[in-house]
Amino acid sequence: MTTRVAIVGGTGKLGGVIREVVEAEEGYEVFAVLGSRSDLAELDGADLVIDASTPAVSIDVVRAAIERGINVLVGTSGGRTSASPSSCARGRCRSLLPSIEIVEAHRETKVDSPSGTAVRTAELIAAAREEIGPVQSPHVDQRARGQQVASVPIHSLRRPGVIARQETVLSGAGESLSIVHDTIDPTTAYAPGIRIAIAAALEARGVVVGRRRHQRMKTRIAVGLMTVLLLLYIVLAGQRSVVLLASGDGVGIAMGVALIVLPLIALWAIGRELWFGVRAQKLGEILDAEGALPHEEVALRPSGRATRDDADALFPAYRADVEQHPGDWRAWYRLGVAYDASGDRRRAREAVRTAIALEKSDRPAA
Ligand SMILES: NC(=O)C1=CN([C@@H]2O[C@H](COP(=O)(O)OP(=O)(O)OC[C@H]3O[C@@H](n4cnc5c(N)ncnc54)[C@H](OP(=O)(O)O)[C@@H]3O)[C@@H](O)[C@H]2O)C=CC1
Ligand SMILES: O=C(O)C1=N[C@H](C(=O)O)C[C@H](O)C1
Repeated sequence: MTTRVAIVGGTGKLGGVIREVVEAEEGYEVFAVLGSRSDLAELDGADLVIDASTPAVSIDVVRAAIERGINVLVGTSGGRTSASPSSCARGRCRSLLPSIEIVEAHRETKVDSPSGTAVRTAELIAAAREEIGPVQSPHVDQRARGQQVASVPIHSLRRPGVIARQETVLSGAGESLSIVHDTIDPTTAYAPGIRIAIAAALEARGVVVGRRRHQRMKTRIAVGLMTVLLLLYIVLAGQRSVVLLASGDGVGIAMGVALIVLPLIALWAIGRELWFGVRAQKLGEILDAEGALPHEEVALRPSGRATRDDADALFPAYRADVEQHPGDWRAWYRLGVAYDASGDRRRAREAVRTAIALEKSDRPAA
């Protein structure tokens, strides 16, 4: 079946790149290209809407797609949930370099400031610093100190001839680290991300910023449902067990004990799973915020999982990393991600369990 894609803003610069990607992608076709003079009724009949328009229009596009029951992928920045990629790698240096500022530059015709990428970077920095608090930026009450997003000052330059540039400056006592991202050729730079986003957008449910979250949500709902059912079972079995224990009959007492012990074991197992899920998610978020998750470009199956060949090709590097650094939880976690990408759930869990144990032992005793 072919996925019919409607591109709002398809006459613009990013829209042009998206059109090229969709046209070249097997199983997809450009169904409609909308510009400033188009009517959103042209979305009727599309399977997927991609928005690459302007912040003022974007929310109407999202609304129109939702009304029609069509999934929508938003590339437009300047809204409250822009999904631009972050180009800032953070990490252990964060506590050594307490001051962080972002300087971004775009063409003079860009309508939204600060850029969506800068906003997202600031939000991710803030999330990564949850435990150590906001960045230290003096005198931010003065307008010339930029716009603060999640405590990070952002300075926006609008200059002819610039495509997109972002510099994240981390400073500490007597030193500074700058991470600069330059877009040189938009088609080459954006096409891989657009491909990944299109594949994920069809399956997404609810609002997803970035990738993967809808998968976590499904898992959480399933585990939550199982726990509720089990609790219900324990209450019912508990009542029955009390009756059996009170019967005074040997067989009855044995059955009463079994009736209550077995669900308690199951409850313990679910608790263990929940703990695993919470810790795995937390470590994943730390690595994500550090830009240290596996980042190789891989071909995706419709499920969003990497193809077998590409996933297998990832292994040697991550396995070697674990062999070189057997005590490094980050290396183990990345190996777990590589196993998961290839569909080997058992090994993925083992590797992530090792990562969780190592991370715990790394933590200073309270
Ligand atoms: N997430 C990312 O990595 C990236 C995001 N972007 C973002 O994508 C967005 C578009 O950027 P860019 O392509 O450079 O901008 P352009 O100015 O080149 O394109 C804007 C598009 O929006 C259309 N448009 C304007 N008003 C309306 C309207 N009322 N209804 C429907 N369509 C409308 C324009 O149509 P017309 O041609 O008729 O004027 C045009 O197709 C921006 O928010 C930008 O920040 C861009 C690059 C990368
Ligand atoms: O050209 C633009 O406009 C861009 N906007 C994005 C943003 O606001 O984050 C970033 C992209 O690289 C170019």
